[in-house]
Amino acid sequence: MFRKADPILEAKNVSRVFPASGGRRLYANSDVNLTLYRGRTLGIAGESGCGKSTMARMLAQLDKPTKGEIRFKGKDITHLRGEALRQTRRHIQMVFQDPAAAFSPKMKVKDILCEPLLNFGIISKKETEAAAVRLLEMVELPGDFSHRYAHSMSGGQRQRVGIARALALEPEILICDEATSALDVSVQRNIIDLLVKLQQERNLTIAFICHDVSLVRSMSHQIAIMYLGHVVELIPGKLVGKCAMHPYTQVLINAIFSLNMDFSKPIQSVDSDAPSPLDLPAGCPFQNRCGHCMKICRETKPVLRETAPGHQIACHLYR
Ligand SMILES: Nc1ncnc2c1ncn2[C@@H]1O[C@H](COP(=O)(O)OP(=O)(O)OP(=O)(O)O)[C@@H](O)[C@H]1O
Repeated sequence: MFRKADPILEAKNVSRVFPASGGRRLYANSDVNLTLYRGRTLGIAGESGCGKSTMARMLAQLDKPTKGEIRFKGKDITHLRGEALRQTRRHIQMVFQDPAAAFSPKMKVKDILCEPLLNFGIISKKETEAAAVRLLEMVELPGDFSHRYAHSMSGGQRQRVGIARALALEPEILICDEATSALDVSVQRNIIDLLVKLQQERNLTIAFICHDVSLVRSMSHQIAIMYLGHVVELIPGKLVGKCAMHPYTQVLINAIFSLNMDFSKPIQSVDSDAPSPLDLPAGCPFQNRCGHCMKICRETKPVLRETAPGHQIACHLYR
């Protein structure tokens, strides 16, 4: 069962529109509602181009919605600027896919890690060595890495440094955008184990954005499935292979879990945590659980309807 904690970061009816060729408008996100709960992980999955990174950037205050609100601990932070924005951002930090691209090749790890601490006046120059060693220990790297440069570390080690830098200011929220996607499978596992450990130690709230549902599932308390800029289903993490209802979610899952799960059976409760089957009205596109529904998704705005605690599904008839 997915148990809600305090909401800490919320996207409310958020849309992000970009100008496209021929004077058209591209809706990267359309009326998205998402809630991050304190100490929990929200996974965000979906195919390339569905709007995950755009959403991540808005949650991390690196981009502004065209419409809608971002709320942090209940306060609207959508339009913050200047010092107020800087102070809020320190609580919401981001880990990117390729930390090497974000690190200056001329900076030692020590300087990379301590830059945010110096910027906020939390430590003095004299204290950087000790602070760097402490941060390296937190991500299980030896202290002498503080004198290395980004190019002299493996991808996994660089990502550990990326996580340590993101956690330097002791944020409450970590937004991980494809943070493990560039790594080997075994290294991905290590980084996920590290994130889970840090979450438990610090009651950290995490948004884990990834195109790979199986990876998202391995660490998420709840998973939002995005399709063409919309959230089409929100599922308790461990139930994603068992009770996903939206046809698009099933397409994503079938691509991954086809070896050990039987999706030919009708969708129904498979354990005590699973929601009851939907009681869908006649004519609802989800009665016909097939690819046709996706066409409908392109043309209409899905509205999420709660079917069980932590489980919502987009239904086009509920507006
Ligand atoms: N700055 C921008 N200007 C114009 N269009 C953009 C911009 N940023 C993103 N887009 C478009 O918005 C849509 C969503 O992009 P986004 O990067 O959020 O998708 P994504 O799900 O994160 O994809 P990926 O997994 O490949 O990173 C895409 O069609 C993309 O081309």
